Amino acid sequence: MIPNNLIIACNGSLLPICNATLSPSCPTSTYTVFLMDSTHLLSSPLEIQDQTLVDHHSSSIGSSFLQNQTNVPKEFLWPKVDLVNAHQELLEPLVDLERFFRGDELAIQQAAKVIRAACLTHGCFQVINHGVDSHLINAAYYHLNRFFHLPLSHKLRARRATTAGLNTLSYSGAHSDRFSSNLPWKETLTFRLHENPKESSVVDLFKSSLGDDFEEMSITYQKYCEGMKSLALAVMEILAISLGVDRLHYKNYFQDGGSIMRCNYYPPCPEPGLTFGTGPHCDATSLTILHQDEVGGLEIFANNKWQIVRPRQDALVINIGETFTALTNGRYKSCLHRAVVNSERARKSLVYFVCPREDKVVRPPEDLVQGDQLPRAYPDFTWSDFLHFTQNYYRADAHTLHSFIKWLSSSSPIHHNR
Ligand SMILES: C=C1C[C@]23C[C@H]1CC[C@H]2[C@]1(C)CCC[C@@](C)(C(=O)O)[C@H]1[C@@H]3C(=O)O
Ligand SMILES: O=C(O)CCC(=O)C(=O)O
Ligand SMILES: [Fe+2]
Repeated sequence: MIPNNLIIACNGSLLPICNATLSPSCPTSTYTVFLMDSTHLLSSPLEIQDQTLVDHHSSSIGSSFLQNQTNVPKEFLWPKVDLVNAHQELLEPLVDLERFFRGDELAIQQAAKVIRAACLTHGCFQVINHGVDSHLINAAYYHLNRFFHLPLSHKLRARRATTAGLNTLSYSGAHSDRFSSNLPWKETLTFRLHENPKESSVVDLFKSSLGDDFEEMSITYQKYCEGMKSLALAVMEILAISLGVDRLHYKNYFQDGGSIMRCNYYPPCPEPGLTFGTGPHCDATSLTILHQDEVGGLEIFANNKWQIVRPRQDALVINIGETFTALTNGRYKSCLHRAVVNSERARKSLVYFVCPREDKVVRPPEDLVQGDQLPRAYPDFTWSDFLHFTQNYYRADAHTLHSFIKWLSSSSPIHHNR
């Protein structure tokens, strides 16, 4: 993970981006931007017309920059092996939660059965009548749009501080501040909701980074996350039933948990077959509740092939994450998924990641561990260690949990006793 520095060439002379002042000497030129690590040029020249598309100090890439490309820059090209197309639509189960909320025991058992089958095979299902108000979802998209259409310099007020990781409100353009190749064709706005109410609220977080104009946006996201949290706890109850463990086991476990909220904005891409909006990965978190807009682009790996999840505006997609896999002693599969881009329309998604309280030990209930027949699949760990691994040592992909466990066993002995 080498952070990039951008340098900019104006009228033939290369300037380190941090020193570049573009004013009088080259007022209306086309700018040529290169991506660099500390010593080497990493990219072929990228032509830009407008210097505001690239931030001089942070090397961030905004959507206007992506939208102005006629080709996919080298840094965004993904390996050919990953770029296989999905042709089929996933017929993943649609679970109607209305009768669950009414306490209809028979309906609950049926839902648990359907969810169990999906989680044993690919780790994904959709829910309808989920209790989150559609106006709230629309309002979240309204503010998402408004945010991503701000000038780059304004979005960068929510720039990710290198040491803060996902701890604060953080805007990222193509993750170009973190990675130098296989860049995703997206911009993201991410914030973490801490379990500890003493940590700053969503409203404080937005207002301190973006200014008072974003109070309404922050209130919308605060409400959105509250709705998601109660849905998450309801789903935890059905998951426990589906696994045959104490019905309240996971609900109690996650009651004091935190979460990560992410808004994704995928600009149109000139060559969508060469890159990804979000590359193939399993979420390291526990449960993901995702809403995608009507454009579509979410794909899931199920039955040995990539399959398309057709967008449904009334549905939320629920993915099992790797921490939940560990909490089921490996019984439930974490969902391998990705987001593709297209050349016509910008795509948006709202993603709520459910996490345990950060110091809580991730350990399956006794019922799911049976001596020699079903030994522990993973050692104990804490969510804070796993999150730290994804933010500082390893770019999350399809093998994050496996790589983390290997890393744990090779690092400090303190970890073995946790
Ligand atoms: C803990 C997390 C790391 C990522 C955000 C959450 C859950 C999913 C992870 C991610 C989306 C997986 C693909 C790579 C990644 C870098 C991305 O493209 O955004 C991942 C997130 C991240 O580290 O920011
Ligand atoms: O945008 C999408 O549909 C998927 C996003 C995703 O997988 C993520 O943010 O973890
Ligand atoms: Fe994901």
